[in-house]
Amino acid sequence: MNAPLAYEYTGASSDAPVYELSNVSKTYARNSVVALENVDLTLRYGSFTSIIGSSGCGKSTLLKIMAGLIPPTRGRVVLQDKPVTGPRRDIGMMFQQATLFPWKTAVENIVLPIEIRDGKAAAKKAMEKAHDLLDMVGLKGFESVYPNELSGGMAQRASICRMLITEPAVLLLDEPFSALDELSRDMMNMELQRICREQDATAFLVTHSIQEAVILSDEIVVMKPRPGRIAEIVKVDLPRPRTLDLMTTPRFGEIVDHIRSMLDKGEGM
Ligand SMILES: Nc1ncnc2c1ncn2[C@@H]1O[C@H](COP(=O)(O)OP(=O)(O)OP(=O)(O)O)[C@@H](O)[C@H]1O
Repeated sequence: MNAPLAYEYTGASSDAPVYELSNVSKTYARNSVVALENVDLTLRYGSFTSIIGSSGCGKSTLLKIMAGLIPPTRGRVVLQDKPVTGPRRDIGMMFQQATLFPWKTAVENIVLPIEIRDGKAAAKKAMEKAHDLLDMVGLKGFESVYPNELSGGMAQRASICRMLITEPAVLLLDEPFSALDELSRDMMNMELQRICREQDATAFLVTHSIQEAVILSDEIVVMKPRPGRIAEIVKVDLPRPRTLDLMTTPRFGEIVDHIRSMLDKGEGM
């Protein structure tokens, strides 16, 4: 691409680091696959970071290590000044499929993390907040509805509420909208942006879509495979708040082309 990508950075984040990964490596003992090698990464407060790269380059492995679901073989993961050694309350996660329990209503699903953590009385207290969250994501009136009566997009909105009810410091998102059609996905991405801004959340998104990464992110981590390493961290200088019409601007196109060329020439494939 013509213009350099590392110009003055005007992202939404402050400078304070929230997540700090140093020298993180992961070898799966079962098959000796080196999934990650020497990953260094800092996420700053209020920033939105995406990770992109071909299938098998270690994106999900990195997310699971950050979430404390699996340990790294080497290296250090620190969140809010404390090493991550297992699942934590200050980490919120969201997956591809909305994993709502079918026998619970939308609002009951949302307070479930509180019920599991602090018991039924605390969950009852959290009902008001759950209603506010449903309102925020446009699901007012759907509180008592069961998941099978919600569309895919509505179910993912409810999943966002369930992730936010515990007020996590960071949101780890594993392709949360990939099962949705393109229109719903664009709308949900704009919704996600709004929620992140409102909550001052620090977000980390695994995606296969270059466009999605560029429209949402302050920084994009481009991975290369075998073993999974960081090829480049691309800073995105598009103004905020982002709107979908930014996707037609030359700058958006330049950044997309730059990332695609890295993936095409094998850096991320
Ligand atoms: N539990 C596991 N046991 C052994 N090997 C694994 C395990 N999980 C992942 N791997 C291997 O580690 C490498 C990285 O996998 P990972 O799922 O992290 O990649 P990914 O970039 O998320 O892929 P995708 O885009 O397809 O989800 C792959 O070679 C994969 O086969």
